[in-house]
Amino acid sequence: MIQVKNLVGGYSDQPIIQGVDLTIHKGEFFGLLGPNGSGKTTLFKLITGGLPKKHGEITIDGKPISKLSNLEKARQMAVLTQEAHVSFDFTVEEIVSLGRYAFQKGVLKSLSKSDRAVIEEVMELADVTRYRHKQFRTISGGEKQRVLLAKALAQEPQLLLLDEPTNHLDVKHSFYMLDLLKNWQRKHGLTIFAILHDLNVASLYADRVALLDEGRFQKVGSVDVLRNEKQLQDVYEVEVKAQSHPIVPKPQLLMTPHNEGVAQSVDLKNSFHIDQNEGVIHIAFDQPLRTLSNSVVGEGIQWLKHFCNFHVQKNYDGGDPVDDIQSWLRHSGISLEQTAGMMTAVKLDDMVLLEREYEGIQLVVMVTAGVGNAVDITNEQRDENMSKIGTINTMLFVDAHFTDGALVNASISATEAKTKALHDLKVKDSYSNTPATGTSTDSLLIGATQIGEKTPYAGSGTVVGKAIGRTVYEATVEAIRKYRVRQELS
Ligand SMILES: Nc1ncnc2c1ncn2[C@@H]1O[C@H](COP(=O)(O)OP(=O)(O)OP(=O)(O)O)[C@@H](O)[C@H]1O
Repeated sequence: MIQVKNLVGGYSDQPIIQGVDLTIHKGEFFGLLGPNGSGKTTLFKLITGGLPKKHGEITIDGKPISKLSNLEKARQMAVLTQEAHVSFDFTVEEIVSLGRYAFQKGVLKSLSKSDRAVIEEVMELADVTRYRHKQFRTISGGEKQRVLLAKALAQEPQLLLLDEPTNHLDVKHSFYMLDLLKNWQRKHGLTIFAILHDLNVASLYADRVALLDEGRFQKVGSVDVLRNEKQLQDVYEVEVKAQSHPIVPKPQLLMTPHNEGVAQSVDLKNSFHIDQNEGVIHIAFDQPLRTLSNSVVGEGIQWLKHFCNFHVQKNYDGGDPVDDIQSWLRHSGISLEQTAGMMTAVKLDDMVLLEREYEGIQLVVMVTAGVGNAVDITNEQRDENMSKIGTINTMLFVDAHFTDGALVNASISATEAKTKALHDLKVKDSYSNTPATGTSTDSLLIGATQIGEKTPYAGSGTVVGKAIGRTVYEATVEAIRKYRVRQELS
């Protein structure tokens, strides 16, 4: 659709755009990224002809853009810029109608029936119909932005150039506008070339992106370009962490503020307190820990301060565990947003809490264990009638700075240690009579202080992995022994 070859240009003899090559395909949403002053608007102006180029070629559908008349250009492309001033007293509807200008015929140009139908459609789409009779100058910045988009769409362009289209828009209207553009792109084969400042929005909506820095493209490609943390850091001079969106297979970026005064070490043993009664074990840390868990609430990767293990009756029907834990938390006055919550039918008095230190690494482990529902994971037959007390809940707190991979490593180390404990205590799957590897409802939480040097590994080949293995093993053995004693007494 658009082809740019070796484009050079700017405002003086010192060009801003310094040799740009670019191909934008028909029907794609292309995002132009780059820091302030990198030349994005200048590149737009060169492409639309608002600024004469010094060198290079710009063609649209193979035709040099400089050869297109203004009317031809208006039928091909619409531009929505930050500089769209409307100085006269026009109503919203009149502004949108201006978008049909290139289609009106005759000397005394007037709107045809089909022009009116297009105007109605785009006003409806941009959600501005209700302001149609208002003076443009009296509406808000965000409303103006939507009116100008409606005007651009009224042009029914092949190509839409947008300079920061969601500027002024709140979250709802930003996503509304982007969804609208995406739908229009799919329905009408519209080609979109948009300057976007929000890298996360670019990742979600653009098909391809280019990263402009000092008038040159650093990178052109799929939005996976945004996974290159080093390059983004160099261009934007901000510490960036690339993550994956949890629902859409696209990268999302997290910026890290420059934090001076962050603690360099923490005394783990003295940075929490524990409240325990018949109903709950509540471990509260002074500072949030980065956690990975399959807790009933607070699952996944989180930053949390409160860790609760709730007691349920042996015949708990498991109706709505999330709801139950949330209402217990509310009742106990513990923050829902900062808590990981597990449940167990094991007597909470039988909890084992160990504090250990290995080669300067401090660990705290809490285990409650019941093995009535112990299961051999490799045995495909299952006992559907699980009514006995049988859950091993493990919470492991470490003074370490784990990468996400190390969090997974740590959970493997803890799981292997638990399985070794079951093996040494000869716990069997009562259904298959083979050695049990766990129970059917075990929960595990790893919480790390994230202080000190980053640790990428926490497996059995590392000091921290070994420390996790030994402490979890010791706590699990002790908790199962306590459970067995209670079973024998009852
Ligand atoms: N009209 C102008 N006359 C002279 N220099 C200009 C003019 N407009 C912009 N520049 C300069 O050109 C460079 C690139 O500006 P441009 O507006 O293209 O950047 P941008 O990437 O769009 O930035 P932003 O993200 O801040 O909008 C800047 O150094 C700017 O000062």
